[in-house]
Amino acid sequence: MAGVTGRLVRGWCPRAVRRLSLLLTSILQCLSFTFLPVAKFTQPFSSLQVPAQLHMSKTAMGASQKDFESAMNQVKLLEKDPGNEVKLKLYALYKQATEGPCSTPKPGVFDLINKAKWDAWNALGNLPKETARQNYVDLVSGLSSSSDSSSQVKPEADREQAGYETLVMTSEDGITKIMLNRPTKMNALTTQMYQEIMLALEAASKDDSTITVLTGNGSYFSSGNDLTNFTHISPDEIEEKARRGAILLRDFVGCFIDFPKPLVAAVNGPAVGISVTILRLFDLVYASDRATFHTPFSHLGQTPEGCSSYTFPKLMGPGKAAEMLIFGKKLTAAEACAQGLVTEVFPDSTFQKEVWTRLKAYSKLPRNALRISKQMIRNHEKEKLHATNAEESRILQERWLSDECMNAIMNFLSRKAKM
Ligand SMILES: CCCCCCCCCCC/C=C/C(=O)SCCNC(=O)CCNC(=O)[C@H](O)C(C)(C)COP(=O)(O)OP(=O)(O)OC[C@H]1O[C@@H](n2cnc3c(N)ncnc32)[C@H](O)[C@@H]1OP(=O)(O)O
Repeated sequence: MAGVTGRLVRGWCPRAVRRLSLLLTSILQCLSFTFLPVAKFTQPFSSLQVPAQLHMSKTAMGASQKDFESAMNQVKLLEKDPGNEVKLKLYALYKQATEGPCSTPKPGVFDLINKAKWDAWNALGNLPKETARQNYVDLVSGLSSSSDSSSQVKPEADREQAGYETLVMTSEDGITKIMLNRPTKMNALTTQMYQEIMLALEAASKDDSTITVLTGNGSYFSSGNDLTNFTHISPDEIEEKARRGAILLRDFVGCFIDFPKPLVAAVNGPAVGISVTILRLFDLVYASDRATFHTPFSHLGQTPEGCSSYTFPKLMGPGKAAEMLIFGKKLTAAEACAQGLVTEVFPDSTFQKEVWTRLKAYSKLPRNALRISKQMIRNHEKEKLHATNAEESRILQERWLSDECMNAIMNFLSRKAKM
C-alpha cells in the first residue's frame, strides 16, 4: 500500500504523502466489503432482500415477477461471493426493476459505498422496469449456474457472459468479444445498449483477456444512435431527457477514452454516426471492404461527438474532417484507410477469418506489456479527450432541443411510417 502510494506521489511533500496514504487506506477499508463472507454479502445491499409487499402481491403478478423473486432468493444462496462489480449490477437492476429510474440525491464523494451504488443505479438511465427485472434474472441465473458445480461451467473457449440483452459477450483465446446484437435494426444503439456496452467494457477491462474487440452481428457494424431514442417524449420531459442523454453520451464515450487494454474494432459492415466517431479511440480498426463510414450529423440537425471534433481534424486535416463531420460525406473503407481512420481493410469474404487469425496471434503477446504500451500511447491525450467529450455532449444537449434536430428525426421516422 505504502509502495503504491509512494509511486503515485513521487515528488510530493511527506505530509501530503501521509495524508494521501491515509485516504487511500480508508478507501480500501471502505471497499473491503468484497471480502465479507458470502452469507453476509448482501448486507451493504440490503435492498436486494425481498420486500414484504412484493410477496404479498405475488399471485397477481406474471411469470417474470415470479422469476424475479426466485432470482432474489437464489442470490442469498450463492456459495461464492460474486464480487463487487456484480453486486453493484444486481443492486442497480433490483432498484431499477422495483423503483424505476434513480431519482434520489447523489451521495457525497466520501460516502464511497453509497455513491458506487447510486452511480450503478443512475447509470441504468431509463431502462424499463421489465427489462431491468429480466436482466436481473439473467444475471442471477448466470451466477447460479457457474457456482452450481465446476463440471457445469462451460469451457473458457466459448463462455458467453449472461446479463446482456442487446449484446453477445464472449471470451476465447485471450480475446473478449463484445458483439452488438440488434441485426434487424442494423445494430442501432438504444439507451439500453449504451448502458450494456459500458457494463461490458467495464467487465472486459477487469477480466483476464488480453485484447477486447467490438464488432456487429449481421450486415451492419452499427447505424449509430437509435433515432427512436427521441420518441415517446412529452414536451415537459424533453429538457430532462436531453440532460440525461448528454450524461449518457459523456459517460459512454468516457469508457472508450479510459479503456485500459488494447481495444480493437472489427468493422464488419457500414458504420454510421457515433459508431464512426468513436473509432479513433480504438487502438486498431479492421474493416471489411463492404464497410462505409458515414457521419450525417448536419442532416440530423446535430453536431459531432465521440471526440471527433478534435480527433478527426488532427488525423486527416481540417478539410477532410469537414467533409465528413460538417457535410456528411460517406467514406468507403479504402478511403477511411487512406485517411488513417481504418488500420487495414480485408475482403468481406475472408474478413472474419483473417481478422480473428491476426487477433489470436496478437493475444498471445505478453499481456502487461501490451496494456502498458497502450496506456503510454493514449495517456498524452486523455485530458484533452475528456474535455472535448464534455464540450461535445454539452453542445448536443442543446442541439437535441432544436427545431432542426426534431424535424430531421421526424422526417426519418415518418419516412419509415410511409413505407
Ligand atoms: C432527448 C434525447 C436523448 C437521446 C439520447 C442519446 C444518447 C447518445 C447520442 C449519441 C449521438 C449519436 C449520434 C449518431 O449516431 S447520428 C447517426 C444516427 N443514425 C442515422 O441517422 C441512421 C438512420 N438509419 C438509416 O439511415 C437507415 O436505416 C440505414 C442507412 C442505416 C439502413 O437503411 P436500409 O434501407 O438498409 O435499412 P432500413 O432503413 O430499412 O433499416 C432496417 C430497420 O432498422 C431500423 N433502423 C436502422 N437504423 C436505425 C437508427 N439509427 N435508428 C432507428 N432505427 C433504425 C429501420 O428503421 C428499420 O426498422 P423497421 O424494420 O422497423 O422499419
